[in-house]
Amino acid sequence: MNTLFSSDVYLNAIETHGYTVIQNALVTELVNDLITDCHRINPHFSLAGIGRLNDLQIDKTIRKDKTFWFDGSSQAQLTYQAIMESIKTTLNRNLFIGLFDYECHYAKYTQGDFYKKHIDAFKGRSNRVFTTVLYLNTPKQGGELVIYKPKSKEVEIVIKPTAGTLVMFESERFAHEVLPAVDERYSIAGWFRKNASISGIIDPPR
Ligand SMILES: O=C(O)CCC(=O)C(=O)O
Ligand SMILES: [Fe+2]
Repeated sequence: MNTLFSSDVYLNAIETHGYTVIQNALVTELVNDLITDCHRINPHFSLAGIGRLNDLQIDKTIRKDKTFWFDGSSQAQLTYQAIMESIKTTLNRNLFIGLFDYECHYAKYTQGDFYKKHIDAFKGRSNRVFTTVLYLNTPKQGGELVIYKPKSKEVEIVIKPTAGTLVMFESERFAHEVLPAVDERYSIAGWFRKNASISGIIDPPR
């Protein structure tokens, strides 16, 4: 097994609070393989956009991280995706929601990079149901994830990124932001999605 947590823990937290923070979610070896993979594809990281497909814009005042969408080119990526598939099945069985796929990318924040307060579910195409963030390293300073209370300016929780910590929250409910990084910060941000097919065309990933 590559995971170190039981589904009861996160199901309960998600049902009660809409989010969960699981420390040491994955075995260290897999976290190490994922960070090695990040270093392998390092030259291919690119400035992240906002919005989907044709709406995609790059706005450095909103976010400055660099991303790389999973392309299945390493065993570590495949293993991570398989773990997320099994979490998806568990969420569907227990919360009776029809999640149909999972998309994710590596993200790299270097000194000064941030992601201002935002909501992950896209306007008019709000098919992202759950956001997941797995941290791959433990920056000494900076890059905290701030999650706000639903429909409020009050902070719900501040999460200090630590290698192996997995955060999951309801995408439409929680605005959140990444405070400016001081040390380099690596993570995998991902989304469980519902099918938002419009006139018979299945909404493509990304
Ligand atoms: O890295 C994080 O802590 C959150 C990233 C995020 O909000 C996003 O990529 O949408
Ligand atoms: Fe986000």
